[in-house]
Amino acid sequence: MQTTQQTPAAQAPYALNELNKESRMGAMGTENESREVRRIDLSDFEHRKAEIADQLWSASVDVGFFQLYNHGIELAEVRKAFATMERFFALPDEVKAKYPLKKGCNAGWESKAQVRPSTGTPDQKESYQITRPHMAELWPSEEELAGFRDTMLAFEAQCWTVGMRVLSCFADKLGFDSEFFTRAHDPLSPGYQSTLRLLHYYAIPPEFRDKLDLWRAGAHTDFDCLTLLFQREGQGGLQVCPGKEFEAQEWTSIPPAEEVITCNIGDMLMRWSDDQLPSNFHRVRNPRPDEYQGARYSLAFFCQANREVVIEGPAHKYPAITAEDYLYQRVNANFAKY
Ligand SMILES: O=C(O)CCC(=O)C(=O)O
Ligand SMILES: [Fe+2]
Repeated sequence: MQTTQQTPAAQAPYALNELNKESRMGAMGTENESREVRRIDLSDFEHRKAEIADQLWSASVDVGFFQLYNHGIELAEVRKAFATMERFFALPDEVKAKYPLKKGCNAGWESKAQVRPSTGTPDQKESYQITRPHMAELWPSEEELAGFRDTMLAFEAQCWTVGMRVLSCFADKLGFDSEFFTRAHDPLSPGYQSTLRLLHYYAIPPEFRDKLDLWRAGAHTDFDCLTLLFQREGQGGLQVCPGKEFEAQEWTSIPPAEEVITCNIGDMLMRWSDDQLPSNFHRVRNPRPDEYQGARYSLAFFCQANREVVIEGPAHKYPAITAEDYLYQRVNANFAKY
C-alpha cells in the first residue's frame, strides 16, 4: 500500500521500534573479533562503478558496515581537518560556548550533553557540528581561529562527494536513477541537513580508569542514510554490531586506520531501502586500564536527506514521509524518555 499523507500517530510505531531496540543495547555484551570488516577500493570509480556497487551492496547486506580506501580524499587533507579541529577544541570553553548547539539544526558546540537511550548517561565528549544552512553566528572569528571555517567547509564538501558516490551505487542497486540520492542531498537547498560532526572524547580522568561501564559514545544507530567516519591511529574504541545480529549483542572492534573511511548505513536508508540495507549499532567504549587513556578525536559526516525530500522505498513497504518528519519522530522518540 502506498500512502502519501499520514497522521503523526500513524508514523509513530516505526520510530519507537527503533528506540526500543536501542534502549536494549546498553549492556557490555561480548566481543566477536572474527567478523570480517570488508575494505572496498573506490579507485577509478567511474569505470569500476558496477563492480564497486556489487561490493558495497554485499558488504552492506551481509555485515552492514565497511571501509573505503582510494576514496579520493588525500591523507594530507584528512590530517589537516583533524589538526584544525584539535585547535578548535583547544579553545577555552568560554569561547566555544559562544557558538552553542542550535537545537534541531545540528549546528554548533555542546559538551557532555548527548544522552543515549542505551546508556542513560551523557557521552563523555564535546562536539561541534557543521550543517551548512544553519551556521550564521556559529563560526569562531578569524582572530579566535584562523582558517577554521574554510578548512572545515572544504573538508565537508569532500566528504559529501564520497558519500554521494556510495549512495549513487545504492541508487543503482535499488532501481532509482543514479543521481537520485545526490538530488536528495543537494547542498544548495535551504533544506540541506547533512552534517559534519567534529568529536573530541575527553582524556579519561584517573578516577575513571577502570570504569568500563562509562561510554565515550553509547550504543546507537545513526538516523541518517550513510555515515562516513574518520578515526585517528592509536585512538581506538569504535565497536560495531550488525543490525541483523543485534539480539546476540556481539561487538566487533574497528581498529583505526587513517587511510580508510569507515561507513555505516543509518536508519533513514534502511527505511528508504524497505529494510534491504540494515542500519548498524555502534558505540565507542572507554579504553581498558592498559590502553591509551588520552583524548580521542574523530570526524563523522552524516549524509542526511534534505528536509523536504520524500522517503519512499521501491516496494513501498513503509508509508511515504518527508526526511524532516522522519527525523522529527526519531529525535523525539529518543528525547521523550528523558
Ligand atoms: O567517534 C566515533 O568513532 C563514532 C561517532 C558516532 O558514532 C556518532 O557520532 O554517531
Ligand atoms: Fe554514530
